[in-house]
Amino acid sequence: NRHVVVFGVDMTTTQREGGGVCPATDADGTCIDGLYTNVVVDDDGRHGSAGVGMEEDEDGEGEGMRNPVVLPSDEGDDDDDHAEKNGSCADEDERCATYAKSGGCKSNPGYMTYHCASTCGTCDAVDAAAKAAEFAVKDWNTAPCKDDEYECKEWAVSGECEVNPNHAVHRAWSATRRPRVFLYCDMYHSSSNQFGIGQRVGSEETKARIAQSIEYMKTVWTDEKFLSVRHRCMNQHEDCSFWASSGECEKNPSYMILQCAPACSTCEKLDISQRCPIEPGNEVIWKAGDLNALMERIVDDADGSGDYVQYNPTALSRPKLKRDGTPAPGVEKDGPWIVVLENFVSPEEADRIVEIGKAQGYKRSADVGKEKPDGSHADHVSESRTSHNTWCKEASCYDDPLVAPVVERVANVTGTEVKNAEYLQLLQYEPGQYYRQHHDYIFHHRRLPCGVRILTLFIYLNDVEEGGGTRFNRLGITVQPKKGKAVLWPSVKDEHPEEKDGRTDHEAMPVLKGIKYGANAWIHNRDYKKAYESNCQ
Ligand SMILES: O=C(O)CCC(=O)C(=O)O
Ligand SMILES: [Fe+2]
Repeated sequence: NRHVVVFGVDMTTTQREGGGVCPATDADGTCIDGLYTNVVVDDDGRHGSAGVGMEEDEDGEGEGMRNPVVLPSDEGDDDDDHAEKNGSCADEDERCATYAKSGGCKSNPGYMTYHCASTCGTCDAVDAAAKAAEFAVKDWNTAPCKDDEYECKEWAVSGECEVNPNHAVHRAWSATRRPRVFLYCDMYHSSSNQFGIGQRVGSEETKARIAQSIEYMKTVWTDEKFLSVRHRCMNQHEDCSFWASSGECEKNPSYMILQCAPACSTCEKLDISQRCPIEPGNEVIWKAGDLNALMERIVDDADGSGDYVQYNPTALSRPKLKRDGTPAPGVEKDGPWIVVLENFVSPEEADRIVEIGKAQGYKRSADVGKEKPDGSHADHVSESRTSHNTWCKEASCYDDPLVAPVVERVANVTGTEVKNAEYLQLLQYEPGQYYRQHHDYIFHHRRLPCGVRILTLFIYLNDVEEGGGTRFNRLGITVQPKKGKAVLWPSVKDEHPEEKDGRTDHEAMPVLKGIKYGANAWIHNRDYKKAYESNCQ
């Protein structure tokens, strides 16, 4: 009963006419020999199957690692010079007899036990190691080393595996010369099971790419720097190696480097902070003090001389003291900036944005969900947010003659740049719809090239018959929607613009009557647009 491991799927094989084994058949029974890389599993059971370990538990981390493989030791075998020859396995080194005569089975068990198993009488130990190897390989597929947990280093693999299928067992040595992880050499070399879905082999180029991935994955599994990504570095498609060999890693990197990371040798990119580094030149737009400076410019210089007079700015909440140390007139309670700007958009601009939103189609809004294996975050539909939205991220929206000036204005009024802003998020609330108390600051942005959200400028695009106010829960302030009006508030602290200011929690109160249309402009501390283009937001 022979089995073939085809990319982790253990298939009973059919015997072909002429005696050859067909590794797999397609739907109509035609042998597809040669199409896949595979490992023949012999009757003696020495070649275990290596399951594909793609399942992830809810936190995307996989299950905890099982205990490191415990390897057999030859302790107690103090009579190795007279060890009986054991016919059930062969020596691998022709000098075994010589070594054994000078006490090698005992003095150098790490080598002798496995290379001179017959001479030293340790075939059972080799078999046990072989079994351990099966588990090692299985665990290697399915059981990630969690950072700082267990003895990940002991999972080192050997780099000395020769391309010789008769060498059943090879081993890695730790610094202490104790064998640690055993692998079947032939399994290791002829299968790519270890790195996700088995690969279709159509050409020599594809085969070469698989061989290259295997070499690369040895490094991934031994080099510290891959610790956080190695367990999720897997080919997610059977054609990854074929595509990689045809240049797709370069032509189509946004798919390939994540979904075919072993084939593209891009495991490190599964760590979003490595894939999405904050490059030199991508500076923060705000230093300490810039928030207060901006808001004072908007509110206090609008007495007829400033640029902002047309918006009739009002601070519903602000710090008690001005930057020059004088008390802000009439301000009793110290608070974060909440500033209302009248007529921020014209009625024509408001109508046009709503019209584009309707044409695009509003869909149920989602929050930021769980981290995905590639380090980005999934969308999450929840009861805390029942509104519908769409994004102004196509040129047909943001380049519209009535929309482009609004996007520009957001940057000008806030002293930021268009590249720092997310594409406008267009919102629609029907009666009963709301967005419960939340904060717009998103923690994981801190280590991403877009930086954190520093400001929200929320634009009301119509008059709402009843309800639908924006309520700042901790401040007891509610802003009523009014067509063209905007409300501007920070998500961060003046003195630490990377840190969240929890005081600006807010919610969109349920609409009671009519429909509410609005738009969010979220402004980031670094270049958001570039991050967006590179899938790094
Ligand atoms: O609709 C509103 O008034 C506020 C919406 C909001 O806070 C958000 O979308 O983050
Ligand atoms: Fe919000």
